[in-house]
Amino acid sequence: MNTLNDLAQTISERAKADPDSSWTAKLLAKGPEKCAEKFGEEAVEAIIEAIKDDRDGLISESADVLFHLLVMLQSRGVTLDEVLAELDRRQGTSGIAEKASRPKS
Ligand SMILES: N=c1c2ncn([C@@H]3O[C@H](COP(=O)(O)OP(=O)(O)OP(=O)(O)O)[C@@H](O)[C@H]3O)c2ncn1[C@@H]1O[C@H](COP(=O)(O)O)[C@@H](O)[C@H]1O
Repeated sequence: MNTLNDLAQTISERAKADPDSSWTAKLLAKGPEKCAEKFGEEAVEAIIEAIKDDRDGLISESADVLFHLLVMLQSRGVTLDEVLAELDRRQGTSGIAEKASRPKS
């Protein structure tokens, strides 16, 4: 998890960097909507690699997904720690049991 924490820290620092020298700064300067769009594109590219069963492609695209997820979170002022806290909160609760406990609509 250190890698993700380090990357989140770098992204947070790049928010103040020159968009001409940093991809992160360039993307953040375009606003949260563009960051979200880019995350969506990367997610689709990962989906395609998974469907193709291209292992190396899936690893590479998954790295893009994680990087662009962190940029999207930064663009909306959400920290990685907040997301990890939500995952911690869910630990030990089966997804099946959680779904069954939802109010019926
Ligand atoms: N992990 C990444 C990372 N992953 C992907 N990318 C960049 O994300 C961009 C998007 O890649 P794509 O090829 O999908 O996008 P694109 O160039 O628009 O291509 P198309 O959509 O046109 O095909 C590329 O410029 C990649 O280099 C990243 N850029 C930066 N990082 C990390 O962020 C740090 C800070 O980077 P800078 O902000 O650039 O200093 C780096 O040291 C890395 O640790």
